[in-house]
Amino acid sequence: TRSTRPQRLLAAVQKNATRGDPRSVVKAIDEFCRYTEWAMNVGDEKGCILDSVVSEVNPATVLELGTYCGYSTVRIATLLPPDAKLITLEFNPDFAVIARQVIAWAGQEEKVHLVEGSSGDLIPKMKEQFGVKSFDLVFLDHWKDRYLPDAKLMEECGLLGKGSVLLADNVICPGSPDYLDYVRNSPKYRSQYFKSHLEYTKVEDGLEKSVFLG
Ligand SMILES: O=C(NCCNC(=O)c1cc(-c2ccc(F)cc2)cc(O)c1O)c1cc(O)ncn1
Ligand SMILES: [Mg+2]
Repeated sequence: TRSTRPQRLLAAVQKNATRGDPRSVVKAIDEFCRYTEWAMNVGDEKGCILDSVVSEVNPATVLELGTYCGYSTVRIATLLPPDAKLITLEFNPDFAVIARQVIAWAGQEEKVHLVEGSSGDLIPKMKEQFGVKSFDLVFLDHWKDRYLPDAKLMEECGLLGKGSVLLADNVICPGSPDYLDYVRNSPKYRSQYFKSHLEYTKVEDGLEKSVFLG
């Protein structure tokens, strides 16, 4: 039967990237998605904004919601110190299978803990199962209608501390209007929009960075 898009993306990584070289993995995925087949990675343009926020926060613990093929997982992990931890949640087992291999090809397995399941089920288990006190950075890139309920869930579970940063992809396209309204109007957050484009296209999109004020 026909291969899936994530399988074709992985094949491009294994063909064009150097094992253990995360930058070459990121480059191979971006070239594949720009010139061969579009895929919903955060991409190179928004990826640079992601990199700058990760470097600024310099997080010890990161939560990523929505792994997909592991592109942003690799970008984030590459910028973390060796003792930092990145937990990434993926609901779709077919995506998870590919992401594990992309993360391994990039040599980032040590810092990354990929957990399969729904964010709604897993977030309440973060403290007990992973010994997480709070997350310094959360990258939201999963189902757009889960951004708001999961942000509220993280608040309720005490997973956000003063200064914790939420960085959300796709706040314009496909869009997450209820989440945007919440973080921009809640006294609990200071929010900032980074205008960009939908990965590999000229369509407007952007990242919303929201600092939890406690
Ligand atoms: O998280 C799961 N999917 C990816 C979420 N991400 C997106 O949907 C997403 C979509 C787009 C996008 C934009 C324009 C367009 F025309 C089509 C798609 C871009 C992005 O940058 C995303 O991040 C998922 C899957 C599943 O089967 N079960 C549980 N969860
Ligand atoms: Mg996205």
